Amino acid sequence: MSTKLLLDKANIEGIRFYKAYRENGGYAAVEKAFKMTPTEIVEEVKKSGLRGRGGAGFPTGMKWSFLAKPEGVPRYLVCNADESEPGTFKDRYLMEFLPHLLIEGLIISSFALGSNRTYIYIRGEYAWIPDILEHAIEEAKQNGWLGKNILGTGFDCEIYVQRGAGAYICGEETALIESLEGKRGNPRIKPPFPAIKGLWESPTVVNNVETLAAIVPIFNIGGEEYAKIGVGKSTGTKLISACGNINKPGVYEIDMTISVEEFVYSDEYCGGIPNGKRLKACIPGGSSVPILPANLLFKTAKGETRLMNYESLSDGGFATGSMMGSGGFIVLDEDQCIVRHTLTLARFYHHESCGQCSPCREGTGWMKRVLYNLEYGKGKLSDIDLLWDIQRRIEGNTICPLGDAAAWPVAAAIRHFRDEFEWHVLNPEESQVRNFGLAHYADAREVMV
Ligand SMILES: NC(=O)c1ccc[n+]([C@@H]2O[C@H](COP(=O)([O-])OP(=O)(O)OC[C@H]3O[C@@H](n4cnc5c(N)ncnc54)[C@H](O)[C@@H]3O)[C@@H](O)[C@H]2O)c1
Ligand SMILES: Cc1cc2nc3c(=O)[nH]c(=O)nc-3n(C[C@H](O)[C@H](O)[C@H](O)COP(=O)(O)O)c2cc1C
Ligand code: SF4
Repeated sequence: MSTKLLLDKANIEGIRFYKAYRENGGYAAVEKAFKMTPTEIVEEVKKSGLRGRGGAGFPTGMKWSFLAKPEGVPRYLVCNADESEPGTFKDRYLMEFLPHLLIEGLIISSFALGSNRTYIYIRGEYAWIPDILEHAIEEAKQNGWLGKNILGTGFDCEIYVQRGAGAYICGEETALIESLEGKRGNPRIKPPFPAIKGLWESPTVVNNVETLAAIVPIFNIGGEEYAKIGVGKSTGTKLISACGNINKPGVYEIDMTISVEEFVYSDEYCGGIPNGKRLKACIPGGSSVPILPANLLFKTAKGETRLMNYESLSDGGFATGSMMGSGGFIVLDEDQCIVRHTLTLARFYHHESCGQCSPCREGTGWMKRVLYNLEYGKGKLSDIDLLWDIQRRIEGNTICPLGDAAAWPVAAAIRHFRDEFEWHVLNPEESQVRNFGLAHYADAREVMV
């Protein structure tokens, strides 16, 4: 059994509401933290080893300690609830079922960072969740956890919920900030990082929903205890949203010592692959991380057991490894076509590119068109090399990592499944018959040659 720090109370009746949350130990972490100074809180978070759960895994305490504190300038905390990475739905679960856990984490974090106005920026498609959050905020306010002079500390804090309008790029922190300021969500060049110059040019910390929720157990059990859970630099617990060809899709809390094999096959988690099918591949960290073929999923290239944590999932670099990313775990069985799957992702990234950088704006469209041709049995063998060349020219040459996110899945698919790309070229008729479903893609006809 895995340790549960975030979802331990998820099944308690009425836990979405203040009464049940408080009766079950809720807001005790705020009481504890408010006896400390903001600097002590930051130190406690550093001790916990918590890494950002939005995908990049940057150490949270370190980021907080980078927050600039110029005299007379407000500081902001922004909760990134944009969660648009295909395969990722863990933040939705937290906000929908445990809203007070997030609010409690936000209050402690706002106090530590000196943010009197804290924002939750939530993806537009989560249309029913802002009401849940606003209700929880109102309850917290009525019970004295928000508003003026919280717990007599002299600290004032309000939390506002801002709805996004459905753009994936607005999850990138600087695009999010632009959008929050009322502008088009175009990413800014970093540095300066938001911790120096963020919302309305003020120092700003942007953290993921799960990161901020994890602040609560850190103060309930203490940073050192939190750091003892897990292994190496993968401390604490991690939420994984599992989907695809598995028997039990859902959101699971793991301590990061379990093996990938256990996660896929044990009944406590994914429960194996339906209909006795074989596992073909898996994207372990959301659509933007490299796909891993079955032979590299359970064992690293060195033959070691692959574990569900930051270090182990990335072991081998991009040649034979992948990334923990946002924790969106997508499983593909033997019936899935890798070329079609890669095309689906390419369409997504092309659609979501903000268009500021040529390699991303043009490259994602090229990749999509070449992949259409390959998948539809109209490609040439040289198209596979062309595809490789395009992705290589995108990676590292753009303002934000959306370009990399579009390039990496294509690179990994070619690297591990080149034979499948070649099959489409060498079997054009079969490829076309198999793909009658492409008619569903509204943009398919315009790109076929
Ligand atoms: N959760 C989702 O839905 C989703 C969607 C798409 C992508 N992602 C993830 O986003 C990740 C990329 O995010 P990113 O571009 O923000 O990564 P990044 O490495 O640039 O930054 C990560 C965090 O650390 C901070 N940071 C890094 N260096 C810093 C410094 N020197 N000083 C102060 N702060 C610093 C950044 O401000 C940011 O908050 C990818 O790994 C991907 O997994 C997540
Ligand atoms: C294209 C793109 C989309 C992103 N979308 C999200 C998102 O939806 N949610 C999120 O928390 N981080 C997202 N990120 C990462 C954020 O920029 C940032 O790293 C994160 O919010 C920091 O929080 P953390 O340190 O708690 O992980 C995205 C990054 C990129 C490049
Ligand atoms: S990489 Fe793509 S999404 Fe990011 S700024 Fe450039 S064009 Fe926009």
